[in-house]
Amino acid sequence: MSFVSVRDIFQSYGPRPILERVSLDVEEGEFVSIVGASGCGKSTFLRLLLAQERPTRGTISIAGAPPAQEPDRDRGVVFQRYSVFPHMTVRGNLIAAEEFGGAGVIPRFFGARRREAAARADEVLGRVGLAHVADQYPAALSGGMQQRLAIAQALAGRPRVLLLDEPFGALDPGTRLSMHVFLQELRAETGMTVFMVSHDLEEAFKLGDRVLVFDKPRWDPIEPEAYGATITYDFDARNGGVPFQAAAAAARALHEPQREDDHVPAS
Ligand SMILES: Nc1ncnc2c1ncn2[C@@H]1O[C@H](COP(=O)(O)OP(=O)(O)OP(=O)(O)O)[C@@H](O)[C@H]1O
Repeated sequence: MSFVSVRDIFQSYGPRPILERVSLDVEEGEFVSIVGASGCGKSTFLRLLLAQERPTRGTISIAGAPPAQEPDRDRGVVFQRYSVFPHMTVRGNLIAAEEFGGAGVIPRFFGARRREAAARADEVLGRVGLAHVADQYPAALSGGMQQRLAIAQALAGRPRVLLLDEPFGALDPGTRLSMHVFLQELRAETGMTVFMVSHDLEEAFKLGDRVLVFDKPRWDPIEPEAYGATITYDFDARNGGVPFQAAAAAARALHEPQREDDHVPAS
């Protein structure tokens, strides 16, 4: 079984279908970008992976088990505007994230445990290039630095899966580019499996191994909300953007026996 397995998911809010027949297999270490029209259910899909919601129908498994419902260290999450705790220092934010698996409230570690947590926080801050501001408060950081802190918080529990919902949407183009480099390095270093929702196609193809497009395969102009969205394309972004299905079909064709009349004799 694949590392992340999504089987025939349906999700409705009341009578309104949002997602329908979503199935997906993702190997450990893959970077999956998710794009699609506003409101088509991309964030809903991430919430299902996070087990913040249960699907109306269908099953999800991560590493062979359903995603845990309580906050859990296997999955880290970063939203477009992450609320870091303004009253805590950068280091304090990371310690809180470790104590509460990312859902932090008030630090609980004391004595030796706190010192150990502080040492781990400093290691993560070093990795994301924020060691020099460990004692400062978030208000003193730039947008890119705050977003790096948010990613560092998600990483504090050493998650196997990182879920990013438009993580760079609020950043200026220059900061965005440096965050791309940062995320690529981090990924190479940790081998994490990443799901990233983005509205920027270029970013989706640049960072992703695969680019999933969520869209409505059925559309009723009289009743636009009658049907939900599903994965309509699964592009292999590793291969210069050749659609995943086309690449799979080409691979199959290569293994099929050649017919006699396919052979063109050299003149
Ligand atoms: N808890 C909820 N109850 C009812 N409707 C909801 C709930 N959460 C989301 N929705 C609706 O489900 C639809 C899909 O929302 P979702 O946030 O998943 O879309 P999205 O593709 O991430 O959109 P965007 O790109 O604009 O962020 C939206 O129409 C939204 O209003």
